[in-house]
Amino acid sequence: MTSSEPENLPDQAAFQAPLPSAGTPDGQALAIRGLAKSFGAKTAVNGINLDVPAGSFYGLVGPNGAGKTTTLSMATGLLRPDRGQVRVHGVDVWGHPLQAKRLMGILPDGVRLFDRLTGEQLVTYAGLLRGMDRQTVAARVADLLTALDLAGDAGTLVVDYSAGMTKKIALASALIHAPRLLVLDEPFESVDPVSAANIRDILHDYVRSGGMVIVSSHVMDLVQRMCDHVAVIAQGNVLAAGTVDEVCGGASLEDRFVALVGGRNRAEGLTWLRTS
Ligand SMILES: Nc1ncnc2c1ncn2[C@@H]1O[C@H](COP(=O)(O)OP(=O)(O)OP(=O)(O)O)[C@@H](O)[C@H]1O
Repeated sequence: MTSSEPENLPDQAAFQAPLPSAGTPDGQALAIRGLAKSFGAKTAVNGINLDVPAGSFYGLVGPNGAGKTTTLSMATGLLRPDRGQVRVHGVDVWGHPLQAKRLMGILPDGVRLFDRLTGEQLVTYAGLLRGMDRQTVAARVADLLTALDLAGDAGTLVVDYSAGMTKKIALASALIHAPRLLVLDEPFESVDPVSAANIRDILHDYVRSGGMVIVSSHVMDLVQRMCDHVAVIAQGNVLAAGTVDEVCGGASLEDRFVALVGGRNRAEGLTWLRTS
């Protein structure tokens, strides 16, 4: 197996297949071929292939620095790849970025928001930017703020939001135009358990109604329970991809992840840290 050919793939040949052409009803919401990015001498993403089926709730896991954010940034048109192609519902992301972005809602990692706006203004701005009419935007903003438990802070400046509140208002901004594909980088980071459960409900409803979610997370248990597909990425390569059952093979995702990725360090070197 080469580093860019995942194991546990239902159909290995699919990864060798050419990128589906625009408009082809290929059943893939997101098709990535040979995607690569280096920063100087550092290869962040090493020519990966990934097929994300329509209607799936897809988890992307990997150790720190594995290339998850770089992959998602390239897949969503935020970062130009060195090479490779990405199609969203058949639309070439880098060939037709505006058309592709209309189909996507994106929650980037370390998102920089217009934080001198209130939460309500920020989500409203996101809706208007998408060309939606004011009445629809106002109704959806109210729905989203309520669903994400932010209605009481609608008038607070985003700069004064906590980390979890900021994550939630960014999520609301990603959802406002009802995209067909949601790409969420660490959506649950800093989010309290009740809000996380509410977000999960929203995402499951969204998938049930025909949407598709790709989510990166370090919380294996959450990914195993929430997602139906998963890809394990390390050092810019896909180590395994497929349904959660296929990838886990009867083990927990955490055990499978550690077995695939390795890297467990013994703490014996830190003798100076011992207090007795
Ligand atoms: N703008 C950049 N300039 C230089 N190196 C970068 C840049 N962005 C990412 N990298 C490097 O590329 C590699 C992959 O980073 P990336 O952020 O994609 O990993 P990740 O899997 O999202 O990590 P984490 O789980 O820690 O968020 C890392 O070695 C990182 O240092």
